[in-house]
Amino acid sequence: MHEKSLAELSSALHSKAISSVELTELYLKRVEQHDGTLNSFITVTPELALEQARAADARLADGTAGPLTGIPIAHKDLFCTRGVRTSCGSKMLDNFIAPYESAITQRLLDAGTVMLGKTNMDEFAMGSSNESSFYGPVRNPWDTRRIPGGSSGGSAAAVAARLCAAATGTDTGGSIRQPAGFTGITGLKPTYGRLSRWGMIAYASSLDQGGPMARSAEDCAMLMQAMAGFDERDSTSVDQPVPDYSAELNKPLAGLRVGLPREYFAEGLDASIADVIGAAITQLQALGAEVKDISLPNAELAIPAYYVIASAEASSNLSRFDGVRFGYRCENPTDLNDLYLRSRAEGFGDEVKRRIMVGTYALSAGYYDAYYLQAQKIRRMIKNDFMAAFDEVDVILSPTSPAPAFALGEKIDDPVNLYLTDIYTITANLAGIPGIALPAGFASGLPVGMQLLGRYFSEPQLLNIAHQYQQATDWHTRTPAGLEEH
Ligand SMILES: NC(=O)C[C@H](N)C(=O)O
Repeated sequence: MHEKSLAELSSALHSKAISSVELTELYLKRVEQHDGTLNSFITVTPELALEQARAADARLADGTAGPLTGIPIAHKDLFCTRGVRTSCGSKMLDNFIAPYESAITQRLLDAGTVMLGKTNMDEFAMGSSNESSFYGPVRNPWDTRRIPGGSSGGSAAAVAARLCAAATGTDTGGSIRQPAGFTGITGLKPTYGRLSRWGMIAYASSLDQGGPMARSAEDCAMLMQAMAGFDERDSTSVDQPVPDYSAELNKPLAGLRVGLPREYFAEGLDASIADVIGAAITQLQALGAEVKDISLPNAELAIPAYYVIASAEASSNLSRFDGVRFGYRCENPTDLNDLYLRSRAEGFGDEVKRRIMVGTYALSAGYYDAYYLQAQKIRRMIKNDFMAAFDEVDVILSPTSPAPAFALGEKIDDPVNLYLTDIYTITANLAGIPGIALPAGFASGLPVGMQLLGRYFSEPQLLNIAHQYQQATDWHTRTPAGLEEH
């Protein structure tokens, strides 16, 4: 049962082949059996899940159920969930019980999904390996000595190990796509503004975007249908009609123009990844796509610009964690300054502190023009590069990451090296365009992700291409060994 797609689970629930309570129990058992090793969950909520499953079964019985009713999923621990700890992977929020529900999780609740729990993540989503979590690293189910990617590493590992049917993630610089690539699942970062950010703990507000992480593009389309929609509580939410995300899935790819950015297939790309992506390109050509070399000339400026902008926004967003109203508070503060100082010094981990300091510096008088303003100009140049490319091609294809999942601890003392793993994903956040990552094969037994980037609001097209590719290949159905029922 845990190998089934969302559509298959949905029809099993609707035909009463299985109840939501049974399905929820099955996944809870898998979490219990396998998560001791993987550490993909920070909090498991069995009682709440079974309560929601019973409500779903009632809806399935009285005919008011929708396509996602009764399906057990998990949420990245960055989404506020009412009455449930929402830690954001940090000691700072270890004791924080969210008093309200985020827009995305509320929409998924309204669609009838069951929440199994909250998934592990890099602290405040700052990381690419899930090693900065206060709750310990997540392990990659394909090789437990390796990282699953980050920052949505818990969601990725849980979906890859089939501990839940699907999960939510967030992507500021690649946090949905990079771990999806490293764990062999499909993840969609929508256009900035497509999904509401309300109730997501803010990291870099001009870049953050939630999205689905699932087995396949078809599953992501079903989730998007429930997740998307205008929200007046998020001032950057775009008031545009929500399309039918499944409508175009079966469209043939004949005549599709796919661009290969020269700069993404250059120095630094592991040969084993290049081979796998080369084969995926041939497959897309066999499906009717036309491939063309393109250029994104400012791509190499993306990482420095991103780390200035993201850190600047983080330094501002994270100033709210001061030990006064909620979150971690140091013991016996001598005065208000001591309370601020020690609560923040003790509550935040190293990577978060590093970014707060970098961001504060970049925004300070005298340096603002040299760093922040420059970074904003680069951001515009990167956006313009994409706009020019989309005059020539419909979508842009690349690997998700330059190398496969690395070993735990390998890059922990070298943050710049770690930042470089996001080289192909960060540009989409700076430009605000959508991107999807999907499994394209294996290199030395580890999943390799392919990324497709599209024009603003082209999610239906990205899902279409990914689905057509998944109809012709079976990479997305492969599962790691050792996770059978026992
Ligand atoms: N949050 C993200 O999208 C991950 C990115 N590696 C970062 O640390 O900012």
